[in-house]
Amino acid sequence: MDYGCGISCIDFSKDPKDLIEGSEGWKKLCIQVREACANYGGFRVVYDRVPDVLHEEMLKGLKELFDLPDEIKMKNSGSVHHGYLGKFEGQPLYESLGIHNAPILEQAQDFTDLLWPNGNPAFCQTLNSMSKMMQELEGLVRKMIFESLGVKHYYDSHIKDNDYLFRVMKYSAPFSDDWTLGLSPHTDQDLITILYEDRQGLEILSKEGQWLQVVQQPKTFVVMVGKTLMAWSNGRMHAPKHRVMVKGEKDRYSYGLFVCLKEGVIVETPTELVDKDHPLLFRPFNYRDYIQYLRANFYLDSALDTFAGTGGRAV
Ligand SMILES: O=C(O)CCC(=O)C(=O)O
Ligand SMILES: [Fe+2]
Repeated sequence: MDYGCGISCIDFSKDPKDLIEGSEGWKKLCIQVREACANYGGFRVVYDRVPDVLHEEMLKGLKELFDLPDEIKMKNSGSVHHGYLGKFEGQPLYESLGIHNAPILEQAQDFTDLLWPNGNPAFCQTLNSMSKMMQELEGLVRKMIFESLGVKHYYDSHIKDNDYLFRVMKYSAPFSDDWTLGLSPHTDQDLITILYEDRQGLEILSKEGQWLQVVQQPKTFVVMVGKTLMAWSNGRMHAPKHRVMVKGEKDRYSYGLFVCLKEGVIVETPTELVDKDHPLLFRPFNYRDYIQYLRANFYLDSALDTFAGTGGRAV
């Protein structure tokens, strides 16, 4: 299904059999997912395994979380992407907090214990359950991509090398009827991002250079390819530039699971994905070194090209 914005909506909930590996439905989904990720770098997915009430609890918890005083939110000060970000010059409406490995209960609890004097067991449970379900959805998507690329035997080793960052976001209402910048254009650096947004605002840059509005739909997630998967897949999967635009009088909330790699993992394109029509685009690189390089280079979108790009030369 296409909402006239170019980005397809793929239904994982039509028939439970579709999510059984090897079924006819599964094979069709694999192709749709791969094509969407190759052409646009992502898609919207209907996924009804996450109950509506869990989204409602998340949004209720997020309002309470972002209403905490700034000095409390700033206690969550891990490394750049795991800590509190917000109220930057140029994008004053954006604020976010990162929870490292939220699908592990103790990690979610460390976060809620840090911000509330008596913890917040209910919200901790919600964060943990939601991030686990998003982790499951990402696992399905990645399996479909690998199967469709003919490299599914890499799946198990790939999954065990993952680190998960769950990031919660608030965009304060701009009180303007014009679309206003919420989050600057960027490309995610991870493998895959799974996003839930409570209202319209996400835009993806097409390969033709047009900003496409991703139409918001309740009970669905957005799946987006990050630079690391783009590199690993030898450019078969496209990592799109995207941004958030907001308008009106209501705050916008979103949450995303960013699937990253553990420190020290080497990103190496499988030989199956390199041939004379697809020369190797990136030399093998250490994910930790790349993240350090990114930080030193202000998260420049072209950082991976200078860090590990082959520049089209045979390596
Ligand atoms: O809030 C959103 O919809 C997108 C957020 C995003 O792109 C990011 O945090 O990398
Ligand atoms: Fe992003």
